[in-house]
Amino acid sequence: MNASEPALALTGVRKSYGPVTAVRGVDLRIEPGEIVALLGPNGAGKSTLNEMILGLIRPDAGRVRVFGSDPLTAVRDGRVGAMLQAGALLSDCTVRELLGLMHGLYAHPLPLDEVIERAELAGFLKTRTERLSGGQAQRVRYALALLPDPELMILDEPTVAMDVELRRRFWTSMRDVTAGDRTVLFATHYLEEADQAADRIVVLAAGSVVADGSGDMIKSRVSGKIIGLAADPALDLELISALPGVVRVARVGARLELTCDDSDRALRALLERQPAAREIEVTAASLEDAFLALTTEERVA
Ligand SMILES: Nc1ncnc2c1ncn2[C@@H]1O[C@H](COP(=O)(O)OP(=O)(O)OP(=O)(O)O)[C@@H](O)[C@H]1O
Repeated sequence: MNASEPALALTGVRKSYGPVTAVRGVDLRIEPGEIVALLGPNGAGKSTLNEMILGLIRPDAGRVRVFGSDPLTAVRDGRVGAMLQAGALLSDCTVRELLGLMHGLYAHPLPLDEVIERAELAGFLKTRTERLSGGQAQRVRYALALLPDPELMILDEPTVAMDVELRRRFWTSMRDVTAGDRTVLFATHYLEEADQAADRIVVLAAGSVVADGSGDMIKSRVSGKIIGLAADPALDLELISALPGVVRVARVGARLELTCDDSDRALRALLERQPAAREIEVTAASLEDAFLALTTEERVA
């Protein structure tokens, strides 16, 4: 590998399924050792992007390079480990048998004991794969991704089906595993998790990158606040959406939430033009609010 070669380089990558454009012109460069979260709502194109990085599907246009080579070569050389959402585990065998089988396929695998310890599999090595709980199956998938001792790990929603405590331990293990030079790209719906576990967050919406930076940088994109108020039938929603300073309006139960980039201006205009507004509350935007505002803006555009 050339020392200056990025772990991952995507240039103008596009992919459509019939009339649906899943990924529309993505440019992304990830350096060795970076831990990057790929954040996006359902259907944003995260899995499609991951599948192209792994060489499982080919882009319609653009180029994907993994350590300077094509994805399949990088995967074949054991440089990439993957944990996919839909990855069914081989059935009719125990966890230990599955690990042993896969261990034999790689040229320079991590020692099995180390993988078992890191993925916390000791308690169910004799369990047949079809009997695993959702969280256990995720840990086995994680172990399989680690086995080749990969330089790049692609993890598609790795902590789905894990409870809060397991999720916390999973990220602790990931931090140990990546303490060296390993690069990680993980897709998640858990925004706080992205903020805590990643050095960098790439926000994907409708197949395009709409933000790329640290959690703080993403939050600062929506530096404003949320104005909450009772969803009174007398209110004119269209007018509220168009108020100056309002980025987005959402109904949450019996309340409306206005995401604002200028809450002072929005509040003044709201009181002036919608005197029926009541039970008004102004709160700071969370990372989740920032994410929703970013991805919604893109859809409206
Ligand atoms: N094999 C396929 N055939 C047809 N359409 C597909 C296929 N795979 C994905 N799509 C469509 O492409 C778009 C992007 O899907 P993708 O699964 O990549 O998004 P995602 O961000 O991973 O979503 P999720 O968070 O729900 O997993 C969606 O509109 C989806 O319906």
